[in-house]
Amino acid sequence: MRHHQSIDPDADAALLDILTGPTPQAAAKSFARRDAALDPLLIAAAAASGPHVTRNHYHHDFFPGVMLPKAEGSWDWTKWTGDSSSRPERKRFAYVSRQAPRRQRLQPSTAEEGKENDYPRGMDPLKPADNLPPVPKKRRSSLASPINSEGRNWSKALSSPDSPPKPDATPVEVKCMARTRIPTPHGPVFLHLYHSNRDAKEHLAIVIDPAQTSDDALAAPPIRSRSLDAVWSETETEAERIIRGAYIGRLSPTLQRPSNPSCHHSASIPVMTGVPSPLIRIHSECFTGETVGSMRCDCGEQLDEAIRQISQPIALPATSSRKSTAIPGRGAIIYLRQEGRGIGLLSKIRAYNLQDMGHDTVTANLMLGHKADERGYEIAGAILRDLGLGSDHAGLEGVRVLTNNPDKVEALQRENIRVVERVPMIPRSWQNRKPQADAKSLPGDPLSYIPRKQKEMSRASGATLIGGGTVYGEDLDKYLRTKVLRMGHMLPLWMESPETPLY
Ligand SMILES: Nc1nc2c(ncn2[C@@H]2O[C@H](COP(=O)(O)OP(=O)(O)OP(=O)(O)O)[C@@H](O)[C@H]2O)c(=O)[nH]1
Repeated sequence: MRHHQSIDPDADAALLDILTGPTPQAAAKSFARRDAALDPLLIAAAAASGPHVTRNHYHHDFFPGVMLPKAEGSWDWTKWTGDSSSRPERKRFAYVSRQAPRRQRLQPSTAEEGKENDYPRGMDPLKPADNLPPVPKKRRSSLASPINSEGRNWSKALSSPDSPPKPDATPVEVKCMARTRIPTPHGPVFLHLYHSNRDAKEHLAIVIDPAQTSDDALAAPPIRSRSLDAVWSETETEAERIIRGAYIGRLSPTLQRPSNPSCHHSASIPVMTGVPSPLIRIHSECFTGETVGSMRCDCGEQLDEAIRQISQPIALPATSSRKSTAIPGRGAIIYLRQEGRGIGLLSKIRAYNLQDMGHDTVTANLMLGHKADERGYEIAGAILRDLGLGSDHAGLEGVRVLTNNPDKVEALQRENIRVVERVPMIPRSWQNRKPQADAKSLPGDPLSYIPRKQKEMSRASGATLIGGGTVYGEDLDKYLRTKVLRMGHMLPLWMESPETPLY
């Protein structure tokens, strides 16, 4: 702005308010007299700005003024001839945010949503700049008092009340978007990537069924995804199907056989006598345990152990029509993206700090306003059904589940997945210890599942966690004990020191 001697800055400001303020008529009445000319360029610029544009922003342009095509709201001022009668009604430019209101962004709408690394369906994953956790849920468990020895109420300090998550009535649907072969130290697996209508995460199924890649007769129907083998559109080409993983056998530069919706999971492949139900595991994501190699938990080891156990050849006893034989291992790991027992990585990291301050994993969750466990298994149920596992389909009799966690077995049964057996997972670091004198014998947990021989327990370490050996650490031991003592995991407790090896 050019200033002349006689200019009254307050009068200039008043004029600009009239030009750019929300109620020009009302303001005009109180317009003070001014004695100097305003810069015409300034007047033009101010007049071209919207009513919500203040004098501090007069030369800016705001969405949708110039950022959108004219059809969507901008008006081409370059075409204005100066004849105000031909001028169209002025578009009211407003500050328009592409984000949903903050209140809505922070509102968890289902049990699956509302974690800080998740976002509601149909909404951009825009996060508040401070990356605050979602409003914590009300504590519903009476497992622990969140008041520490200094009488400090952490629950109050770290959380605020909120209404409980609403259950989502929509049936869960999943679709396998792609599948590929991954060679592992335990043998080949097929990695399946799933999308669901429940959340925006990429859940996975690690299918172990190497018989599919050989030309030998199958002892049982292959474990294949119905949604992957389905035809997705009339125009889908064979190449597109093969690239997304809808093929049979193993791909090679010279061999590519596309699958079709019916060819590979029909009742036409009978189950050979004596083939046990597929062995499965429902595993929840643990970035720290699986990627960083954290020894605060047993998650990395469990993932490795599950792949190893499912990959073991299955011995079939002799029958009147055949000699004893062995078939390749078969089963699947459903890998759910529910980090930190569903509270998300950010909260888990905070929980670890509370754990370093002396609290156990359950109390730390409660102190942060979370439940001890916030996971759901509806998506796992839907993925198992998509893979034809756990139903009486094709003569298969349910699944055997690798877990110590009773909640998982119950959740699968609620999903109408037929669980015929729970197979315990003994932590490797506990396998060569003596059971504690007061360890309760757990009905239905024959220890015959524990590898009997020392050499089976200490394999050579692999380059990564998968294929790695046994690790032991104080934090890990504490975590394992808490799982048994506070979360009801079905494991016998073991002595502190590895005195007499069991095996
Ligand atoms: N909040 C929290 N989560 C943890 C902690 N340690 C591990 N986890 C999470 O616990 C979950 C472990 O889940 P799973 O591997 O499915 O196993 P599980 O529920 O322990 O039951 P099992 O089937 O018997 O192994 C993962 O999501 C880990 O990220 C912890 O200290 N705090």
